Amino acid sequence: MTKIAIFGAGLIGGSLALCFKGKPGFTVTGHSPNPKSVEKLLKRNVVDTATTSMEEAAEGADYIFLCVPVSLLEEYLTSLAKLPLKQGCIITDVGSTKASIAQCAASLELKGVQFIGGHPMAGSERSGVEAASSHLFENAFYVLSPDPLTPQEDVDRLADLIKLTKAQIIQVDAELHDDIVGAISHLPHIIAVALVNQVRGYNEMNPLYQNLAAGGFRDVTRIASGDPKIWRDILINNRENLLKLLVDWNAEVARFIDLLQQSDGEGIAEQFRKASEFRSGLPERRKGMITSLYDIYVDIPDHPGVIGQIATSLGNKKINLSNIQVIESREDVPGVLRLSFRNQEDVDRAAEELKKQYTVHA
Ligand SMILES: NC(=O)c1ccc[n+]([C@@H]2O[C@H](COP(=O)([O-])OP(=O)(O)OC[C@H]3O[C@@H](n4cnc5c(N)ncnc54)[C@H](O)[C@@H]3O)[C@@H](O)[C@H]2O)c1
Ligand SMILES: O=C(O)C(=O)C[C@]1(C(=O)O)C=C[C@@H](O)C=C1
Repeated sequence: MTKIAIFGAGLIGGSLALCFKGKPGFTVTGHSPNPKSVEKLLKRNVVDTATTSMEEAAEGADYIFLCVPVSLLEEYLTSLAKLPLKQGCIITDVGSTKASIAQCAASLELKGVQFIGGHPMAGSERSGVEAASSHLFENAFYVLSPDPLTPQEDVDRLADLIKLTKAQIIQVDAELHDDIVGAISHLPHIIAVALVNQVRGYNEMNPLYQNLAAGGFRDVTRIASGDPKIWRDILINNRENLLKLLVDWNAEVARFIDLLQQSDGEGIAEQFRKASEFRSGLPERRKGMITSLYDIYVDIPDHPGVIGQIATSLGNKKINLSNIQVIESREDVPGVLRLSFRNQEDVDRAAEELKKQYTVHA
């Protein structure tokens, strides 16, 4: 039996546990210092066994995943390094920053045990094991940041295990990782939170702001609902990169101030054109929660029962849906439904069927 120990089975740890649990030859153990959390993990069937004892969880483990908040990673790794771990055990983490934990690992004496930093580039604004899903990592990138001295066979061994999540594995140096995710993940979270708080201030004077906040505001601010403690830790840990990125952000804001002061319409349009061109080049199909590569989008009127009608008409034609998601839903205006299927044939059949009644974007 290959034993996988997960420390901190919340959104990410719980999702990993669900990817591994039940696979032949694997047993998954969850750890939490809190007996109630241990009980919850067992009750929700996320792990095979669970314990409040670090020693018990780590004993005989072939792989250990540290899935606790970033500020606790070094403490956990240091404590584990003092335990009699199984020879050949690989310890990895899922923290949103990689440089500090890599430095910590390099400073420890890990005899017969390897540490390989990791970071799945998938997640959600939700937290806790309640939000965990075995589909979370499908088609997402999963970064591994091994120390250059780590034997490649150990990296390959961990990568082989992680492939069970259906993520795409990529190796990135820890410092470079922090630089890049600062720009594409941490800075956007800061901007989303600052924007929501700016509007929250106006809304205190006039609640109409809240009522009129529509798709645009919701699209750019979903991530402002991220867990405050998780994000406190990430931002503090990556503060040096973020301080530089915020200087650049100020320059972007200043550019718009200037364009508006000059009433430079062509300059503003050029900013939108450049942004749109770059954004449309993003790998759209590699998304986290939605797993299928075969999606169609359907414009739907926002009235009760419409989703049921769509599901029924596909069911009547024996077309299997693998996922369904309301992307946008606003009162009185059409929303967008993302329907996911398992193969192109189902996509084509579903599009043909639904086009009879709805606007479909395949
Ligand atoms: N949220 C995301 O989108 C995302 C994506 C990729 C990586 N990460 C990283 O994954 C890690 C976990 O984040 P998450 O989103 O799963 O958060 P979460 O809150 O859902 O899970 C955190 C887990 O750590 C445990 N924990 C919290 N405080 C603890 C403490 N003081 N002692 C022991 N256990 C404690 C919680 O009980 C929970 O099981 C973080 O390092 C985060 O940076 C998050
Ligand atoms: O989709 C989200 O809600 C996320 O915040 C996921 C997200 C991101 O910023 O892309 C957040 C933190 C991670 O470390 C990796 C992914």
